Amino acid sequence: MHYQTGFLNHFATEAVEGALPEGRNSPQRPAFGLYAEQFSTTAFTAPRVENRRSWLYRMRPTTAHGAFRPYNGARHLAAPDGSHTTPNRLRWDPLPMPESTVDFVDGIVTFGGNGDPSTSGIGIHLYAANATMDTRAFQNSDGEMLIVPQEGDLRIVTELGRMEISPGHIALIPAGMRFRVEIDGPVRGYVCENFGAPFRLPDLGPIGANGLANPRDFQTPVAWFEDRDEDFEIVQKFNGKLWTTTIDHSPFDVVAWHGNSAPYRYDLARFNTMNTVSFDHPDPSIFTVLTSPSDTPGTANCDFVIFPPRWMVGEDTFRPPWFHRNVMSEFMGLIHGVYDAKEGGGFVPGGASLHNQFNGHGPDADSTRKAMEVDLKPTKIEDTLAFMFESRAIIQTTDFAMNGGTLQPDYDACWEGFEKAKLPK
Ligand SMILES: O=C(O)Cc1cc(O)ccc1O
Ligand SMILES: [Fe+2]
Repeated sequence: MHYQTGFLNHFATEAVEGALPEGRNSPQRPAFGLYAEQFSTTAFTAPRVENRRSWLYRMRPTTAHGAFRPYNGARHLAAPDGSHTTPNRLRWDPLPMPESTVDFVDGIVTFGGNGDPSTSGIGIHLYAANATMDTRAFQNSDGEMLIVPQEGDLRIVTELGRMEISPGHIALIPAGMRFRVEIDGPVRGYVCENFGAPFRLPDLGPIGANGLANPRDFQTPVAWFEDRDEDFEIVQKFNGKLWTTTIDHSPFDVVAWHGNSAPYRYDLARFNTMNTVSFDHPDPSIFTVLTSPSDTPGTANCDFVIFPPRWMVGEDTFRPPWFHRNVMSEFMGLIHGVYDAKEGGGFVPGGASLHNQFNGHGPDADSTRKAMEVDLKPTKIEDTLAFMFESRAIIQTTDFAMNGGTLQPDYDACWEGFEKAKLPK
């Protein structure tokens, strides 16, 4: 598979020579009888630096379809209704792999979210699937989808081209874009669905012009299409619910495109991690890969943050994450290895945790004891990759999250047994 590089570049690509118009977007007769379609993921009048749109040249207009009807698959994809929201710290075991045949769409399980699809907020989902998609495509009209695989490779076919991702990579599918997920075996992972401002790279402030996720490491597919005249199901998520319709050809019939609203992938191993070289554990915002800002400066609708392998060198420092109460709500997942705040076990690859607004969390008793006793030589935290979806709004949980069978009953117990401080008499 081939890629174009750079974050939010204005790309131009054609799968057939001569398919991409030169010098204009909508010529009277595009080459070969293709149809021009503008795909807008920001308002026309969004400021230039925010503006995202692409021009697609396709074999048939997207408009050629009948009415969408309610879709009854994906039984655990849900919009949280607030009835299960809790201040309690929550932790989940991984989703079991499905026993029946389940593809990526039907394998999506919503754990939580906030806001609403027509303004801002996020949806938090896990997926577990074992079947590939062929004559089926998914369109999420509610938000862009940040896919974080934990187990198994995904080949993601989108209207703008194909990309492959393995655990340790992420992929981003713009809101409204059709895609299918091809797999060769069981897969599992996480999805952050973003209803707010599209994810972008964070400002670097005093860090300077380089560092964290560098723009050139983001990869966008080149144009790719298939010419298939057979029935394809389009499943659409719209206002929290799923809808379905059938068209008589493949939706992946875009022969050429140009623009800056496009899918991309990123290898998290490329993240240029910053940390202290003196003392103290810096705020985890230094590990932000992508951010969806809200209208309050510095207060994100969603930050996507990772905890990658890194050197720990802080002197006279409690090195793991400190104890914390946070106005922002924190949902975490683990791709592989051990997370340095949870050395006592229980936070396992494929599992998840939630620390909602202002509820105390931090290192478990085991990690705390070790971190206070350890000889502070430089050490490398290796073979680990955890991440966080951090949001300004309380994360509401779903019925599945609370009653679906993976919630651990005893998470609070990991913070038992701290010795009381002894004050001088
Ligand atoms: O483990 C967590 O919950 C996330 C987290 C990480 C960190 O480095 C500092 C604080 C914090 O809450
Ligand atoms: Fe925190």
